[in-house]
Amino acid sequence: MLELRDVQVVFDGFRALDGVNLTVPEGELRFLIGPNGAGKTTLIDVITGLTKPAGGSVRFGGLDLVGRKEHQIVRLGVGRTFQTSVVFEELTVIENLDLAATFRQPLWSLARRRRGISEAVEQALTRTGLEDLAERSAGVLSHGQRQWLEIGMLLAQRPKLLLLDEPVAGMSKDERERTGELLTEIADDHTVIVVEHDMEFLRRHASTVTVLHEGKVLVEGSIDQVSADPRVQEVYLGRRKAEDAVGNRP
Ligand SMILES: Nc1ncnc2c1ncn2[C@@H]1O[C@H](COP(=O)(O)OP(=O)(O)OP(=O)(O)O)[C@@H](O)[C@H]1O
Repeated sequence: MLELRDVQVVFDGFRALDGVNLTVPEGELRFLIGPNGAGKTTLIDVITGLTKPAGGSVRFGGLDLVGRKEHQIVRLGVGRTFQTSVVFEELTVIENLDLAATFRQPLWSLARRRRGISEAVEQALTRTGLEDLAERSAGVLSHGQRQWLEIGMLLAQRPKLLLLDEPVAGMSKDERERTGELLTEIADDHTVIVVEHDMEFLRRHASTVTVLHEGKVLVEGSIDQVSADPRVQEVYLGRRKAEDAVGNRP
């Protein structure tokens, strides 16, 4: 279970997170939405140790994460994807997975390991449906397949909690559908937090949604509850009206 209490992040006097409380039970697939600048990426940065909060606590599996280094948090079972790709194009799909899998292991276990692929790599390959592409170089993958490989690389590290930043951005309709199914499957035995803007995707695949706005949790609930909430409509529609007004200027 992940538990954030009264988390504050301040950049040069600007409150990027302003008293965030968030509880994500084990095995939940939680979506995080909010307009640009709401603090979504900052929230992920705080959980993964990239940004140190000015106040509050972040607890995961009963341990306080604040003050731990990024690699220590990875070892505790917290994995994230970045908006920029970490795939090595000249390596094959399976080599990329294998490299990711060894990242978290201590040296002695690597020295003892026999040649051949590990169980974690095999499971990541099967789960992401990339078996037929295992020996192809990652450079030939489609955008969607590459995103699945990145999720697979995370899975190969055996995290308990996965933090995914806009995993369906730029995907085709079919790829989005497959990704929705994949995330639901992964949440069978992991806790998953997904930052996503695509409302159609949320309607199809989201169970619980947390809306961030100006560094605070605005609303939390099912996608229907959240999208019917006047505060959420104001944050999104208010922005759209403002953008339309700017767009319509002569
Ligand atoms: N390192 C930093 N230094 C100064 N300000 C920052 C820094 N990182 C983020 N911010 C500011 O904090 C606020 C929250 O940023 P954040 O990237 O978390 O928003 P977001 O919800 O992820 O937005 P987006 O949807 O655009 O990615 C923004 O106003 C941003 O400009």
